[in-house]
Amino acid sequence: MSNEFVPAGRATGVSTPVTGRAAEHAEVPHVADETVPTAHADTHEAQTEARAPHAARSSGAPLLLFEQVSKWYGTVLALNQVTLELTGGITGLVGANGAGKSTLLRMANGQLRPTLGRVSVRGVDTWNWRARRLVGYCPDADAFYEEMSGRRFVWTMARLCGYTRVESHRRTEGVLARVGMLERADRKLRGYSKGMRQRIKLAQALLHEPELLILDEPLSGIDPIGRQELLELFQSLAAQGKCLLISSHELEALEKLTNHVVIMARGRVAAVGTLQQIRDLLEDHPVSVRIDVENPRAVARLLIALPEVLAVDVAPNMADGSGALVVKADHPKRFFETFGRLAVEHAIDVRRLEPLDESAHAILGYLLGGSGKT
Ligand SMILES: Nc1ncnc2c1ncn2[C@@H]1O[C@H](COP(=O)(O)OP(=O)(O)OP(=O)(O)O)[C@@H](O)[C@H]1O
Repeated sequence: MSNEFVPAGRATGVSTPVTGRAAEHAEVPHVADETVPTAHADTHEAQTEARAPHAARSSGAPLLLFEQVSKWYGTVLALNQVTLELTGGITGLVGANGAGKSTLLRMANGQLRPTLGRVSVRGVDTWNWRARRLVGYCPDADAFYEEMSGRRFVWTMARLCGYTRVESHRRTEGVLARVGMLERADRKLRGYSKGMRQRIKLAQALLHEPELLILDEPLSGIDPIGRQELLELFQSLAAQGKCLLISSHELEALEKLTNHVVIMARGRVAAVGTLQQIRDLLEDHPVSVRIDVENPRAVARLLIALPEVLAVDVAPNMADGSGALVVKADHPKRFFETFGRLAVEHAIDVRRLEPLDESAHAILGYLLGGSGKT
């Protein structure tokens, strides 16, 4: 975990968590008709269901733990020595494109193994089938059979989990009710709105009653009303005792949902904590910023007079006299606000402005309301 800001401590397609070893041999159901069966479980399936295990749940180990985890895709370092612990509630995972959010979530779900380090759920490695039973996963991409109804799709996913036909039906109705889709579940998936599709993905993730729900970009492309409804649904799931790990590009959306956020930047965890803690830490942490301007010496004289500015280095390097300033400032938020005003008042031609500390860059991007993109 990096580093300066962080207090110490603390896949494509939908998931098909199995319910036990027997489920590895579960029959793939016939899906041609839309009728969801309600009767006759065979004995073997019923026994499989009866064994639906909860052994790992009683463990006192953290719900989700990343220990010094790195992940390489060929030559691309997607996660860099990430250490992270979740114990409950809702956690928001924010970061720019390519920050490593999906990689982290897919590891938490057991779809990817780390190159280095360990990822565990209640003390069990996440690619172990015992751990998978504790995790429900909503991927960012849709991978639906569009001709199926929502109800049929969720029931099929339950069957793929290894539940009996009867149990699959019972669980399907239960999760459809929880996500508010009972009335709309017989419509074909291809006619669903994005919000409804998200609810169906959530329903399949809830089938096996996981402790931890992982949601990859669930708010992306959802209109404001649908978004508000989803936020309320996430809150109600948390109130029912689920731990939610939700990724998003938008801190503002997550801010309505939770105070506990993890900010990622270039494969590292740049900050963890409540938003207020992160803001406080940031305010206490001086930043170095490179500013390219037309007349660096004149701008340096203006900047050095600001109370937030600790030092200014001038490096004129262009033939036209323009150049770079490296400014060290504390109270970064205040510094950026003041500098913005100065730039307007003095018509400063700012050609480039770049925090030199990448963790600060990402965090500032979010706290100042931008995307944090680099
Ligand atoms: N299968 C892959 N092969 C090679 N590189 C990959 C692969 N998947 C991801 N990456 C790279 O790993 C880094 C992290 O990607 P990841 O998808 O985890 O980020 P992200 O924060 O989820 O981004 P986005 O918000 O765009 O989905 C990026 O540089 C990405 O290009």
